[in-house]
Amino acid sequence: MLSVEQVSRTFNKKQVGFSDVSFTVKEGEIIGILGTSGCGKSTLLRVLAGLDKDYTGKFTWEKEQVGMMFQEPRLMPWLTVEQNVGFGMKGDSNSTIQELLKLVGLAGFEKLYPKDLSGGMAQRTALARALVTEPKVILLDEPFSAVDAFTKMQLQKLLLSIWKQQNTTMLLVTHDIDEALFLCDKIFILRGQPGELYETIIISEPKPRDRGDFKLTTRKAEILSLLDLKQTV
Ligand SMILES: Nc1ncnc2c1ncn2[C@@H]1O[C@H](COP(=O)(O)OP(=O)(O)OP(=O)(O)O)[C@@H](O)[C@H]1O
Repeated sequence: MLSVEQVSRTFNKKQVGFSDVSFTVKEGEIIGILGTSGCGKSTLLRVLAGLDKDYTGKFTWEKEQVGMMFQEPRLMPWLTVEQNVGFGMKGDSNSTIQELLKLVGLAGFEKLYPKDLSGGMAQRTALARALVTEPKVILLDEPFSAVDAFTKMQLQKLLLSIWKQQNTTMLLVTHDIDEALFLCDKIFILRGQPGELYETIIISEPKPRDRGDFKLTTRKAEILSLLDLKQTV
């Protein structure tokens, strides 16, 4: 599905960005990209999305249809929810849009404008928009970091239900270790500046997972150590 070989992107020859990253992603996998602030996670996602062409190395997508979702919803304020989701679509896409809005729990809210949406509803709209072209892959850059903890958990479950229905491959940049443990099959740990792929964690527990599962707690401790964040008292 995706093969990344020794890809680097640094800025102005300074020691920022990410360097020499290689990995592969299989169809239907949910991949987490975790790392401390500034290690190049968003830059990596932008390169893989084709939004930043100034990289070295090579990557190949087997299927090119890629959707993207960002930390903030980036909706157009003068368009309704359904118009935002369908923006740029050609032909009669109304039934697809209505189906998607149902899928993300926004049926009945089609005619609202962004100013009338809660943060969670706005992110649901953004998710529907990312899915409207029926992408095989979605790239998510900290998609739930701006919503409250309960909405975040609902949206994570929503992402899983979409994955279950459509077998969408997902690459998720996150700061949230619990989110990565709940959703991901593999977690790439980036470290350093420029960031390098330091470790790959495989989570083989079947999804959906129990957030309180002690096996996940053990993995969390492992990840905290890898990120150098484990407190010693
Ligand atoms: N256009 C740019 N020009 C110069 N430096 C940049 C540019 N974009 C990003 N950087 C630098 O590259 C590094 C990686 O940035 P990036 O946003 O990818 O990190 P990140 O891991 O996603 O961070 P965060 O978790 O804080 O969002 C940072 O030090 C950042 O300042």
